[in-house]
Amino acid sequence: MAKICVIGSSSMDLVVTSSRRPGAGETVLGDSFKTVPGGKGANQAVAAARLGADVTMIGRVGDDAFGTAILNNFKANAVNTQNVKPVTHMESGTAHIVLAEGDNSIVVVEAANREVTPAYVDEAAEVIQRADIVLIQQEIPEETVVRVSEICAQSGTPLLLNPAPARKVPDEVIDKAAYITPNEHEAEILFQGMTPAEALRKYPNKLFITEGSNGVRYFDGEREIVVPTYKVEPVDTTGAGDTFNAAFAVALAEGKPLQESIRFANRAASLSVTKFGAQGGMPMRSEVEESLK
Ligand SMILES: Nc1ncnc2c1ncn2[C@@H]1O[C@H](COP(=O)(O)OP(=O)(O)OP(=O)(O)O)[C@@H](O)[C@H]1O
Ligand SMILES: [K+]
Repeated sequence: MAKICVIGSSSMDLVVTSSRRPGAGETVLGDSFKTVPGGKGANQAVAAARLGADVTMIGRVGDDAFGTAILNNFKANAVNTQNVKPVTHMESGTAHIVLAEGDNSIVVVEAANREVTPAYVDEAAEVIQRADIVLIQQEIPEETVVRVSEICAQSGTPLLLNPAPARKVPDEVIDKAAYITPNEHEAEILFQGMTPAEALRKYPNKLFITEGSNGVRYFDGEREIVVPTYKVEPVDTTGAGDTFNAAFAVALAEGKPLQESIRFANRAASLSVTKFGAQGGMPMRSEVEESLK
């Protein structure tokens, strides 16, 4: 079983639907409210576990009811939570989402996710060193991403950096990462002053730009390759990127060749867009294998 360590955010999404969004100082009546576990780190951990990996999450929750719910959701998805420690006197990360007028407005409160510090990951260094692959995103402090890249480099553990949400990544992290998976918008911010083609050439077999329904683009050392994704009827693309990254990590950790790993990840991600919600659409291993036949 592939051992995957995911380092990142966990949160509770508080989702309200309303026919209209309130302006400043205004109150409107909403139609519905629900809470759903989210956060890019948590989403990717859950996706990897559903795809059959042995997943350990390194993250933090608050000492509130959301923290308990987030931990229960990890357990329900067979994610190891030994390194998801509650922060005392702090709230869990939350995303406050209003779905109205055909678009969303979101306020994110990082809270406990800010406590995924370099010192905190140092305490779990052994988990990182023992993993077949480490998967990280950018909803935690930048200095933590730097520290994880150092631990991975020292122990020779491959690091997959999903540079989302978009922010500039220190050169040392780009150097130390084995795989980097921005979407097109994130790639622009990461490689300012370079065209996508130039960036891909600079990082052969390391930079993989995801292009939504188009698939994934990379440079193999000789030429640019697009691995097309699968045609589906999209219902909700939320979580496509998270599913792609988790599935790519699982396939690589299992030793699958590069193109086969991308195809597996495209297949998993394309299945995820046929269902509502981020985690709601993440497929089980058997579904992916069945649909690859
Ligand atoms: N409409 C689609 N049909 C099939 N596959 C898709 C579709 N949208 C996304 N995917 C798959 O998911 C991968 C990631 O999608 P995308 O490049 O949009 O990333 P993203 O912007 O991080 O996604 P999101 O933020 O919506 O989760 C794609 O490379 C592809 O494999
Ligand atoms: K979805």
